[in-house]
Amino acid sequence: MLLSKEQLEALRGQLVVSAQAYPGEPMRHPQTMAQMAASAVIGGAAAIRVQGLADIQFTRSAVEVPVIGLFKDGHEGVFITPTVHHALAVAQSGAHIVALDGTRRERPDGKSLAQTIKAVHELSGALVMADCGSLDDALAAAEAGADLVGTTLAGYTGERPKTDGPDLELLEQIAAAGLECPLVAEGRIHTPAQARLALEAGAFAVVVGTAITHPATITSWFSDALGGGS
Ligand SMILES: CC(=O)N[C@H](C=O)[C@@H](O)[C@H](O)[C@H](O)COP(=O)(O)O
Repeated sequence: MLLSKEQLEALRGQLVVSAQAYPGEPMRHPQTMAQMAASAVIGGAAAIRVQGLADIQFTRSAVEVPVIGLFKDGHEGVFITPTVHHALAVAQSGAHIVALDGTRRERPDGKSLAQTIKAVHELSGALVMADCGSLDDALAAAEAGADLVGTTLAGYTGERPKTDGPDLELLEQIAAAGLECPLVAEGRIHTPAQARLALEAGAFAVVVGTAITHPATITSWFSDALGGGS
């Protein structure tokens, strides 16, 4: 699926909503995630990020906005769209943008990030969002040809502390590097004020997941505030 430069540019300053349910959870169903995505669009989401091939297909049918797709395989090491095979499957499922691990770690198929991005570009025409965990990741991913870099993995790879909210310091660092490609803030953005701060730190667009689309976690925030019900 092709996304024009104008369509990508239209995401500047906008909210992207990530709709994901995790293995074993009651809401883990492609139609449920597509309905969640459509609801987010009504609220102002300019794009949707969604996990899993069926979820990508259902979400494409449910919304008009660009879809960022990913394919999680496992939950340790390189697990976000880890190989060329996964990346092409995401593109074939209809994602306009393929989100994939954009770290400097070795990939399970032995391909470099640059080779992976090239394969997506040449074989599908989709754009690539590199999910990074540090400034060095972002610099390398931009060099490798990523169309967007995200801070998705900051706090999850050992290179950055897991901040309570968004890693604003990292956003500022990457923004100061003046990359050619857009910088997407993602990870632990839990309030509208934090989303605003992420933009002010230099993000091109802001992805919010849990705080909008994961009721179990949102409920626990309230429940914990009341003493956990115990
Ligand atoms: C680290 C990892 O696996 N992140 C995943 C990437 O797609 C999702 O589990 C997150 O929900 C997403 O990045 C949005 O972040 P948050 O839910 O914190 O707003």
